Amino acid sequence: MTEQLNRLNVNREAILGASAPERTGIIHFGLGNFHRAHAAVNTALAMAAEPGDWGIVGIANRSRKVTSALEAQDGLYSVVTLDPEAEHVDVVDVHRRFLVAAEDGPAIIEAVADPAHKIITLTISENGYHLDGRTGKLDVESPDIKADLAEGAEPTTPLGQIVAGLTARFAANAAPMTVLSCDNLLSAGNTTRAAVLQFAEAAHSSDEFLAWLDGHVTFPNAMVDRIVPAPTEGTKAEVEEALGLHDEAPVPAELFTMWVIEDKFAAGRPKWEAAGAIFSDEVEKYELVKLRLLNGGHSLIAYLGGLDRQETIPDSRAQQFIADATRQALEVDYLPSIDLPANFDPQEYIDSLFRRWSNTVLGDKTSRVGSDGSTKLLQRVPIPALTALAQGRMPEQLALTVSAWMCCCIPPRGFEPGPIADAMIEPKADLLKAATAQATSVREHVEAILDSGVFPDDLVGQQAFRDRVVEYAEMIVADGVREAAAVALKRGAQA
Ligand SMILES: NC(=O)c1ccc[n+]([C@@H]2O[C@H](COP(=O)([O-])OP(=O)(O)OC[C@H]3O[C@@H](n4cnc5c(N)ncnc54)[C@H](O)[C@@H]3O)[C@@H](O)[C@H]2O)c1
Ligand SMILES: O=P(O)(O)OC[C@@H](O)[C@@H](O)[C@H](O)[C@H](O)CO
Repeated sequence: MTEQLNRLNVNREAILGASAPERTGIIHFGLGNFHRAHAAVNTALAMAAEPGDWGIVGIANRSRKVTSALEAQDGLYSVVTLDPEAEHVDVVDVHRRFLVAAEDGPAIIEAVADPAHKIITLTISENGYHLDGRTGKLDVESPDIKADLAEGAEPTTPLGQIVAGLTARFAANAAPMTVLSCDNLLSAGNTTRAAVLQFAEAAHSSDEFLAWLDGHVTFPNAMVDRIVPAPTEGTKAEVEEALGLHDEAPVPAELFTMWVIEDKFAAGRPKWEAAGAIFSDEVEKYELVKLRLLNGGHSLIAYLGGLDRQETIPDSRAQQFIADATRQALEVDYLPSIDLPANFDPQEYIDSLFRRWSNTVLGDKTSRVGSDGSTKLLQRVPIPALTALAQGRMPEQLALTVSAWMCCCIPPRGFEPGPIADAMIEPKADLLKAATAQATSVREHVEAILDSGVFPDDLVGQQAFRDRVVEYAEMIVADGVREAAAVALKRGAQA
């Protein structure tokens, strides 16, 4: 891509991160689409404003598909901004080295130990943290974590490699470091810190190392936001048309972008504020607003849309019954559970979400948003549901969200949710299929899922909520998703 850019005489100053140095200061785990359109873009822009040694080492999890494509393009790739009123293509130049977690363990550990590296960023999906649905703590029984903890094992999970790398760093130079989660997690920094500490304790780390970790490695909370769908052949065609060159690893993204970060960096950071990032003491409030209103609403749109055979989020959101259910979910079930940031206008935010979800040019897929449901809903549903129940109110739309997820991703026997739901990936599918194998009715099926450990016991123990989830699943199976949503809407309006 570099040669092609030179041949085309594209102005290199126009490349985001044109002033990025050869030296790397950031290690990124999870070289997926979101990182490439969010933190990487922010880092490139930050360095254009204030040069610094903040090149990125990008780590993919298992596949060499993205790393090979990027290596062949000298780390360059395009971000295609898709907005009804503003479409443009930027080339990003900030990655300097690529590794694959499943194959390059020793090099990754060496990179984490290297004091030149000051920040680890993560977009490994909610699933990559291996949290136990019941307790919210690291699930040391999950097969990947168990394998990493085995005597003499070479770790392959991000948590295992981070702990091994930090252990080597402590021994070699004890230079401070920051671990910054950019995933859609509740209190992302605190949650990551707890998982890293729990892994280190389970790995029998020394007290000296644990004390150093506690005092010298920081885990800022952060709220991340930009809708980034998976690229398609159409994304490559957009680049061909705009730049006249072939990019094997472009990323599509909406125009909107937001990053609110707690300014708690142990060893410095890029000037991300120059790229528009906000440093704030109210990060956890922003996280809740985003996780519950945007992501919680998104999940409901995806599961109702999946059952209604709508291929994209804008097509789903355009169905009146889905728009009505989603607005009620946000206003009645989610909003009362959030302590809002100062000067924050929730109605304006909700209206902006409906505009973003209507982006037909972006065409985000229903199946992308509906994938990984068990790990995503855990971050979004339980606390608001428990808050409503404690106030004596049934969170109708949250119960409907859970029922619709089950019907899409672990459908009761004999129920065909259709091709859109079939395309949703459920990481706990095997466990949940085994849990429901003996079920002879929709009630037994739903209860087996609720009792399988995907949600906390305090929610699962609420009989009225259990009954509602069963009831909506029975309605979806017997009468269809539109009928179930109509009943939930009517009940929610009476609350
Ligand atoms: N795409 C978005 O719109 C968006 C917006 C905000 C936040 N996010 C966050 O970013 C995450 C990734 O989204 P994406 O669009 O990049 O998805 P993606 O599918 O393109 O990438 C997911 C990345 O996570 C890695 N991963 C998945 N499971 C893992 C595991 N068990 N262990 C280690 N690594 C694992 C994958 O290898 C890949 O690098 C989301 O789950 C979310 O937390 C995404
Ligand atoms: O990325 P996930 O898997 O946590 O959730 C799916 C979508 O809700 C999410 O990707 C949004 O597009 C994103 O969070 C917007 O910032």
